[in-house]
Amino acid sequence: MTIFQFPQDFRWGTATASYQIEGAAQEGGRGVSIWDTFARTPGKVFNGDNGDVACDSYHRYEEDIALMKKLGINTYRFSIAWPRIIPDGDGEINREGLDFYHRFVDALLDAGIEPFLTLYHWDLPQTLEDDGGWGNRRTVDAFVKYAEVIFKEFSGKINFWLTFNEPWCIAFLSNMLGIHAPGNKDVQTAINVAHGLLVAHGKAVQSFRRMGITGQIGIAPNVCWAEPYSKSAEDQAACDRSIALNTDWFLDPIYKGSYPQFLVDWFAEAGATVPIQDGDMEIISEPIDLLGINYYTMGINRHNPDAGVLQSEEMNMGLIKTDIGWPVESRGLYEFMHYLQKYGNVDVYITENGACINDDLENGKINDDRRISYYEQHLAQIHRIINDGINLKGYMAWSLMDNYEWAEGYRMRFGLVHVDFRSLVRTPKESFYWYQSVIKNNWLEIRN
Ligand SMILES: CCOCCOc1ccc(-c2cn(C[C@@H]3NC[C@@H](O)[C@H]3O)nn2)cc1
Repeated sequence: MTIFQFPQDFRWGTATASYQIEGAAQEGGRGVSIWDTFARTPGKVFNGDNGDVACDSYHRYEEDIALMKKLGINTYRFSIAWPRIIPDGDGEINREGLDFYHRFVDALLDAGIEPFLTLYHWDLPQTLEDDGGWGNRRTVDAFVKYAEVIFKEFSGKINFWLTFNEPWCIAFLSNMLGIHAPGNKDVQTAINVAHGLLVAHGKAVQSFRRMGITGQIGIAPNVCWAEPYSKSAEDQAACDRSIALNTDWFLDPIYKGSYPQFLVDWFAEAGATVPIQDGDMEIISEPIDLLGINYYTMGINRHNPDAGVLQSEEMNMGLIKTDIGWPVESRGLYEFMHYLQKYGNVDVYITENGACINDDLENGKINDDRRISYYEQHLAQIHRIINDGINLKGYMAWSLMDNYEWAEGYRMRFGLVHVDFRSLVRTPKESFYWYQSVIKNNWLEIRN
């Protein structure tokens, strides 16, 4: 038996997002989001699943918070649905939407749980997408207006703020690969979206500073760690491109005030350029306080001219996989956190990490041993990372409960709590009780 003790002030939490859990899609004055539209587009989402009901957390959030208290977390990451606050994107403010989130945040605080807010977790108001989305500066300005409304309303209640969740998914998964909403398949569009959201991020941080809002603000990129299939320079370069498009493409502008030139040149070869306007890079590089890092898996990649615009192909190495098909390899988290040090020893929170394990109820229990094993491996890496002196300050498991896993609908389950999507009954899984013990002890016991 090995015991890993965590720092006394280490934050333990879970994470969710508005569209994935709230439901009540036509209630409370909420407007239409791009995910409402995408989910109703035939062939885009498994089984045609949508977020109309989801986990019904809009109505059941007190039950969810009771589960969080039982779990023992001190931090809960969630997102606010922009379409609940400004239903048409940049027009009238919906007071009913603000009141809902005040009730929710107050209930979290009453439970002794620190709110950790994501302003944008993919549910863009459809009216803005109809007018060009993140590639149109109207959307950038609309985001700043929305962010300033939330800053003003929740300053003093919320102390941890993220502007965007997984900018690579927002830009490239959703606008180059077409797998997520709005489903574009165009590299220039994706680059325009990436730049627009970066400008929106920078302007929001400038507002945050100017308005004197409490707490710390940052952004949450998702990680794509990759190692070369062979020792060839070509395969290493293919890995460098994959890693950089998820990380450097966003963090270089923020921390260095410029895009990674090798990737700018690579996209130029493909006929795509970054639409930089005067002053943009200064805005984007407004200093931030923290980073959220979302890690799930890593790849072994090789150069392949036929493998999309990056020409980087992930190889199937026969590793154990989760039920969504992602290899279980915690080593990538350790390697990535050291890679991240090139931006300095910045405060980092793991804002998402978890396993898709689609176990079902058996005699009223879910014996998700594979999820426990995944968490054991990844928390052991977290301990190594902290021991190496890296400022890793907290960990939020994805996810508190099974929820709407985007294009996979409800078939892919990441929760510590099982949700029956017909009855909406919540049932803690064995991994819930395992995580509860880790939090209570503030240490990890590894079964040798
Ligand atoms: C066949 C080609 O495939 C290209 C990669 O396609 C994907 C799909 C999905 C993801 C993905 C999903 N998640 C989990 C979410 N993170 C945010 C939170 O909302 C979770 O639900 N992270 N990454 C990545 C890549």
